[in-house]
Amino acid sequence: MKKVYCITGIDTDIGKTVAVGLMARALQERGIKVITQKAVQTGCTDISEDIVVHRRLMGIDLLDMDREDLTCPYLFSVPCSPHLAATLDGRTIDIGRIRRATDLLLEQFDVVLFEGAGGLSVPLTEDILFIDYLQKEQYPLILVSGPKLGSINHTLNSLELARRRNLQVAALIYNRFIDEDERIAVDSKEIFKKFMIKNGFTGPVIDLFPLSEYWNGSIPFPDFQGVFNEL
Ligand SMILES: Nc1ncnc2c1ncn2[C@@H]1O[C@H](COP(=O)(O)OP(=O)(O)OP(=O)(O)O)[C@@H](O)[C@H]1O
Ligand SMILES: C[C@H](N)[C@H](N)CCCCCC(=O)O
Ligand SMILES: [Mg+2]
Repeated sequence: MKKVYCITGIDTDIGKTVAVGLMARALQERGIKVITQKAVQTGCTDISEDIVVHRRLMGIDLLDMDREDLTCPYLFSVPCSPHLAATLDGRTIDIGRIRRATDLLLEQFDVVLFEGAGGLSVPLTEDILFIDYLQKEQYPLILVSGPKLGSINHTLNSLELARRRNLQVAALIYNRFIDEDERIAVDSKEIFKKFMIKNGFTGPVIDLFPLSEYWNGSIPFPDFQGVFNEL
């Protein structure tokens, strides 16, 4: 079965790229033909820096399709929202081009892990928000959040938006990389779990730890059990 999952986050720099790389690694280990895609990369002119991190975490070299524009159809030089980055580079974003790139990837792979830029309400153009694109495509979401102060508000708003747009939330990734008072970290995670259930999202809440702990062998790489049940 061919499937696209969108890995989104409550904000920029929350750990989407790290989560995508680790998920692709886990699916690869299960023998699933998986590829990652970045919808739009801003603040970069050569190869998408998020794709480079995905490949490193997957333990593979850059692919030809990474050097072409398939795994990241839009690259813009200024590190800002896609709509503004496109304007500043004198270009426009055609969402059809993003969709066609995903379709081409699906011809070769069974699963595409599709990473957004920033959060759900980031504009792709003056008129189209990223959530509008996701609603049209009906991709299940995997939301990356964490214990950082301010995340309760951002996370509940993101989950609420997903529900209003009739999008499935397959999992919430709780990125423990961001250090926070343990009482806050425990409480926020409970709030997220309860709010997911209240909104009919039955997927798991999965902890992510600092990458160094996986690399040095103190904990095993995550297998994301329960996230990709449909595969
Ligand atoms: N679990 C983690 N272990 C180690 N480093 C992490 C972890 N999570 C995030 N980071 C670091 O935090 C920074 C931001 O993470 P990341 O690039 O994954 O964010 P993002 O949500 O993909 O941002 P963007 O919106 O730009 O795509 C990076 O330097 C990344 O290496
Ligand atoms: C450059 C940055 N790291 C992201 N790729 C783009 C984040 C856009 C966020 C826009 C916003 O929500 O204000
Ligand atoms: Mg990223």
